[in-house]
Amino acid sequence: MIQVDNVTKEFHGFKALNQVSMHVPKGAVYGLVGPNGAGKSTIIRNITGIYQPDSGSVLIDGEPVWDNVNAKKKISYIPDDLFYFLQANTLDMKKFYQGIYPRFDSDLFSRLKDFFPAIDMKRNIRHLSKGMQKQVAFWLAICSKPELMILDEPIDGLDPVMRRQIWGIILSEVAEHDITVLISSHNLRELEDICDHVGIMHQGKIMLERTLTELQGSVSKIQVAFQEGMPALPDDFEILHMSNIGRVYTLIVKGNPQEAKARLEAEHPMLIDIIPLSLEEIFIYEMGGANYEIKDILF
Ligand SMILES: Nc1ncnc2c1ncn2[C@@H]1O[C@H](COP(=O)(O)OP(=O)(O)OP(=O)(O)O)[C@@H](O)[C@H]1O
Repeated sequence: MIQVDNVTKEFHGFKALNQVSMHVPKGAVYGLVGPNGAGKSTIIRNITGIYQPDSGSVLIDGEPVWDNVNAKKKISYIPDDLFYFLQANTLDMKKFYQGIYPRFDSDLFSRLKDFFPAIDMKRNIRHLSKGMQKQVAFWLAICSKPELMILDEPIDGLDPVMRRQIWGIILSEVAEHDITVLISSHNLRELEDICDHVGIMHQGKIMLERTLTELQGSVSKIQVAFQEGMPALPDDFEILHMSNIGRVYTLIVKGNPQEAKARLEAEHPMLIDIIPLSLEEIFIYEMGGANYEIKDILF
C-alpha cells in the first residue's frame, strides 16, 4: 500500500531523511518507532504528500502521492499537531470532510456519536480540551472511510478508556474493510498490542523493518545457570547484553531463540529458560547495537 524508495529530504543542508526505503503492505498495521528526531514525522509528511522528497519516490497503491489528489483521497491523516478552522465546530468539520472524502459515511458518524459522549458537536472545536480535539480527529478520520490511515503520535492526550475504544474501532475497520494503518508512536507497549509490522528509524534511515513475529524471533532473552560459572561461548554467538545475579545469567542474544537455547544446552546448564522480549526491550537492544546512547537504561 505504501512503497517508499530511497527518499532523501534536507532542511537547510541537514539530511532529515537519508535514502529512506520502507514498505507497508495492504492490510498491515505498521508501527513506526524511533528516538526523538529520527525522522518519523518527516517521512510521514512525505508519505501524505505534504512534502515533496528531494530525491526518491513515494507510491500509494502504486501511484505517486505528490500533487496527486486521487492518491490523497485514499488517506486520512491525524498529525501530531491537529488543525481545525478557527470558528469550526464538529458539524462544520464533518461537512468539510464530506466535501473532500467521497466515501465519507454519515450513518457511521451518527452511529459513533455514542462513542464520543463528551463531544458537544456544536461547540467550537478549539474550545474543547486537547484530548477531546483528538477524539474529534479520530471520529472524522474513521468516518472518512480511508484505505490508508496515518497516525502521528495519535494517542497523546487520550484517556485509557478512550484509547482502547478507538483502537477497537480502528482494528475492526482493518479486519472488516482491509484498511492499512501506519502509526508513529513512542508507546511501544500499546503498539505491541495492535501492530503486525514494525519499522525502526534512526538518524534519518529505516534501520530495521520486520513483521512483529519476525522481530520477536530474531532476538531473545535467555536465563541460564551453570555449575561452574559461564563457559566460554563461540565467537559467533552474538550477545547484545549479559548480566548476572550469582550463577544465574541473563543473556540477550541475537538470532533464533530456539537455536540459541540449543547451543547453550550443549554446555549442560543447570537451568535454562527463554523469556519473551517485549517490543520495548527489542527496541532498546537494537538501538544499543546502533550505538544509540542507552547505556544507562540497560539492565
Ligand atoms: N521543517 C523543518 N526545518 C528544519 N529541520 C526540520 C524540519 N522538520 C524536521 N526537521 C529536523 O529533522 C529531524 C527529524 O525530525 P522529525 O520531526 O521528523 O523527527 P521525529 O522522529 O518525528 O521526532 P519526535 O519523535 O521527536 O517527534 C530533526 O532533527 C528535526 O530538527
